[in-house]
Amino acid sequence: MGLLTKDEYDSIAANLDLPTGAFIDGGYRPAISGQVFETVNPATGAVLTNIAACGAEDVDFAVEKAREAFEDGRWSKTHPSDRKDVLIRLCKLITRNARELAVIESIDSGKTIYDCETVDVPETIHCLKWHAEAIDKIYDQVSPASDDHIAMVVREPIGVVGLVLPWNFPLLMLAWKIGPALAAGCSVVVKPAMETTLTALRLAELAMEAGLPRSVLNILPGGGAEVGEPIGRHMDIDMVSFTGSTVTGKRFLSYSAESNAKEVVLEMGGKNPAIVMEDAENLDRVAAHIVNGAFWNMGENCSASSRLIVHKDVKAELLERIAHHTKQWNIGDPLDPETRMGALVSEAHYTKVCGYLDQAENVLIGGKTDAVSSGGKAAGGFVEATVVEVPGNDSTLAREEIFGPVLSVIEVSGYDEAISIANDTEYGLCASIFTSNAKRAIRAARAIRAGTVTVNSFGEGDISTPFGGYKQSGFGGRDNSLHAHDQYTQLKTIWIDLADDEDEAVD
Ligand SMILES: NC(=O)C1=CN([C@@H]2O[C@H](COP(=O)(O)OP(=O)(O)OC[C@H]3O[C@@H](n4cnc5c(N)ncnc54)[C@H](O)[C@@H]3O)[C@@H](O)[C@H]2O)C=CC1
Ligand code: BAL
Repeated sequence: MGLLTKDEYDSIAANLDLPTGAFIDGGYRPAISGQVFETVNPATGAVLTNIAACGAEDVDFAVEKAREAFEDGRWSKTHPSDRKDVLIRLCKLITRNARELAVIESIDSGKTIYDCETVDVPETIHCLKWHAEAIDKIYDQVSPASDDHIAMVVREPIGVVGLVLPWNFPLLMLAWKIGPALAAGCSVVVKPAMETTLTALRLAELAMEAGLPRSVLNILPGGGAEVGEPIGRHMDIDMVSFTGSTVTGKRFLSYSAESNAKEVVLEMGGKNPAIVMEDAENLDRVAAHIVNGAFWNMGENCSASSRLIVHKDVKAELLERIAHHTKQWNIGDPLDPETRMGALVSEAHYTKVCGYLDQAENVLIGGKTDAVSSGGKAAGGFVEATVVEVPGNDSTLAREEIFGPVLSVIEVSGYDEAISIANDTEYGLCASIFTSNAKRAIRAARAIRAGTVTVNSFGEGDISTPFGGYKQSGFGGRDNSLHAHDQYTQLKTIWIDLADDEDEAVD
């Protein structure tokens, strides 16, 4: 499916029928309190709609319904291939509604329509399909045992799960979590980020149309304190999977400890190094990867390459080429298919990123910002792809997750220094090394403490490879791949005594 023109996207956006309710027990409903919140297009300041603002009482209701669904087995006890069929039908419905979902995603988040059409929606479908296709091919185990017993090790769905989501990839992060959770047979209570609720609500409606039984997938819009915390503290939620900041992620450990010791999986922040050694081949290609890694999705990406650790011998040439590639990352109306950098997600986030730029002493490339306001209210803003030289790895711009299009450059003189700086961070999500020396590449991949290390490229792997972090980037499990399945299942041992009754008396 090719891209449309900007006018055509504008026309779709103008005629959308946006969801406004929470999606609980198989349908849209207002929050029990009756409260709503405004959702705004951060690229224009236009109010898109008012959405139900859920609270603890809505969480209680959704969990009660999700538990009912889990216990009566309408989904959890179905044959895996039946669950597969429903999820594949959902993928077909998402495909049929792909254009509408892409436009909603773009206007709700400031992401470019280009990315929504070419990455977010197709990857969402791919992810759901992958987990659907996998689920009827996963076998349980029989342990090695003597002749007089048999021990089975079986995986069971963990139960009712809470999924607390970020705003940077609203649909895709939903898919990363509901894909394996629903395939495993869990019932799910989702809290999307308040900034970007709309596509999750629409997807839940499509899931019902696909045949997902009611109450298995519930979407509760609302704030972190109002919905996220009650999910974290709920006594009848069996596990929580979270993606977002490290500060908020850690709170879920306290919530769990102070409630029912629910399992917690955290996918959190990153300050990801990209190392370029003096022997890196084809600096133009290296620059293209670095620029893509740093500025894709406006840098609103936990795996963004945000620290460039570059050998002094190639620094000047690399920066020249980075400057050239950065020109292709034009800022503009997110609904224009030519735009590669849209608006930052919210006024608060725009202000945060600008605050970091204010601290930059040596801006090498970019640095311009442009706030969006409408009707006297601040809404969001645009930030140019920006490269700053920092005095060293101790500077704030080298240590803190900016989550915007800002690349900090640190010069080094050798390999050991590069690795040491790469590891000198509280985070450990992703890293890249660019070198033509294969042994050095593998040594670096082993030495860097991060969940994903790419060699001569930037990337996150794909659906078949686990994604998650070391250190304060991750806790408790991995998204993607069959390892994601581990989050949403638990192991049970079934031990069966086969001894002949007459052979063995039991006291
Ligand atoms: N690793 C990642 O993918 C992401 C990282 N971030 C980082 O976090 C920074 C702040 O962005 P936020 O949207 O505020 O991230 P956040 O981590 O606070 O939000 C993520 C989710 O947690 C919920 N939440 C917030 N406070 C909560 C609480 N007290 N209890 C339970 N749930 C809560 C939010 O409503 C949202 O659904 C960003 O500037 C960025 O550095 C943000 C989004 C994604
Ligand atoms: N890049 C996918 C994971 C995240 O940014 O949260």
